[in-house]
Amino acid sequence: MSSSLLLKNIYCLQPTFDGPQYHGADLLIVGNKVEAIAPTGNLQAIGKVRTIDCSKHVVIPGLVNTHHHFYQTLTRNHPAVQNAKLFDWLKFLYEVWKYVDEDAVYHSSLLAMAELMKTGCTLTTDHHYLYPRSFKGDLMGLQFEAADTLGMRFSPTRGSMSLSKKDGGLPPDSVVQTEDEILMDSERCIKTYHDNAPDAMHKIALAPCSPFSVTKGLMKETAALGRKYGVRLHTHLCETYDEADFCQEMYGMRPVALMQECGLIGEDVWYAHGIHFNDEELKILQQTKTHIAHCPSSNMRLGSGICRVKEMLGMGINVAVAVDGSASNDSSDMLAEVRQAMLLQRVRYGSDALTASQAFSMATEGGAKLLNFGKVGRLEKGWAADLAIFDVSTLPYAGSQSDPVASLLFCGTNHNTDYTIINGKVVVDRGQLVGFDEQELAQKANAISKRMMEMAARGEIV
Ligand SMILES: Nc1nc2[nH]c(O)nc2c(=O)[nH]1
Repeated sequence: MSSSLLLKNIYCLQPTFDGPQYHGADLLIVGNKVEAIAPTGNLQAIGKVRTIDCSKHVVIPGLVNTHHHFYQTLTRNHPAVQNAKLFDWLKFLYEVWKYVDEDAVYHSSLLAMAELMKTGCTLTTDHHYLYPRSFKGDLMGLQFEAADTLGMRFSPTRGSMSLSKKDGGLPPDSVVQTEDEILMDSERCIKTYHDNAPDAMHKIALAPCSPFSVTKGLMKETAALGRKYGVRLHTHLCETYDEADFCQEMYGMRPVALMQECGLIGEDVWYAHGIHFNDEELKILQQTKTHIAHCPSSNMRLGSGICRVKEMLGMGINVAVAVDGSASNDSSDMLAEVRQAMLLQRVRYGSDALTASQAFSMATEGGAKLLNFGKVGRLEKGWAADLAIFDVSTLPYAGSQSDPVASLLFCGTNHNTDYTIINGKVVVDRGQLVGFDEQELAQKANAISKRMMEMAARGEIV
């Protein structure tokens, strides 16, 4: 018999961001799915059931993170590039990242996902595009192992870089692979790990890194491979003016035209950042139904610009939210990112640019749609039991309870959940990751980070 979870007497429940809020509701989870919502409470469960008193809590669908680089958690806040723009930041950090090994991949994945889960995220992707020459193991396997250890719903991308400095690209030789290596491993990853179910715990996507780090040929072949197997495709696009200049000089066209030529555009494609689109390019995104992962903190941190989210949403373009890699954020605080998304639009378009409800909708249903999870992102009967549960009875929320859900974005300095539920399991329980030593992980991550910095300082050959 499936075990059940009964959330009782919920202070404020927002099952979807296009529907009503309930006060005093009960929500029943059976197995890994939402079974029932009783708006006025009095729901009874039979059999083996854990009951959680939610009388101080706001309950919302779990947040979805649509772009990250987990390994960068080990090189965040590096003083040499705290004030650098993207290309200078990358050129410096490639020389540290080339020391990423199996231990670094596994522990940075644990660290990033732990932070995400503690701040309300229940489904995440990752974009690991960096494969140092010395790395021989099953990188994606390590990431899935970390996700399964924590209980996170996970859809990583098999990233890639093939265009090094000697061929006119940005990264050094030490972190790129040949196109044959990339395509072979991409196919292996799809066959080994991809699950097409609308509420799968594991999916994958393919992600050539960016116009200045992969060849046109690899972009075309990756798009064809992804379509052969029906997996999503992803890349960085229109993040900086430097990228647009690169595309003009190398290919004689703008980034979006390059994507069109490579077939890397469409309903099964999402771009990270998407800041510098012109009006015509926005129409192309609209017509092709291409999705955008908006990364406000990173865009501010690197001084890249402000994404035209308000206009995109007005045109029906699906825009989701993402924390981006931890070296340009420099955290994986998902709730904070939704707040940043809401606020940054106001800098560009004024105080009514984006509501709290719109920002949450982008970060739940919008993200699930982008990642192709058809039964994730809403709390409805038969949908995935992924929930973020915040205690708003604490000091940072005091005085804000005229709108409890919006208070999560407008107020609060502690963005941690009291409970996070993924696939029907409580994975954060009274603020703590279940079955996991957070202190030990922090110490391990610091030790690996220190080792990488020391190797970089010595200029060790990989
Ligand atoms: N914000 C980031 N942009 C990128 N472009 C690229 O090629 N790599 C990155 C990255 O790691 N972060």
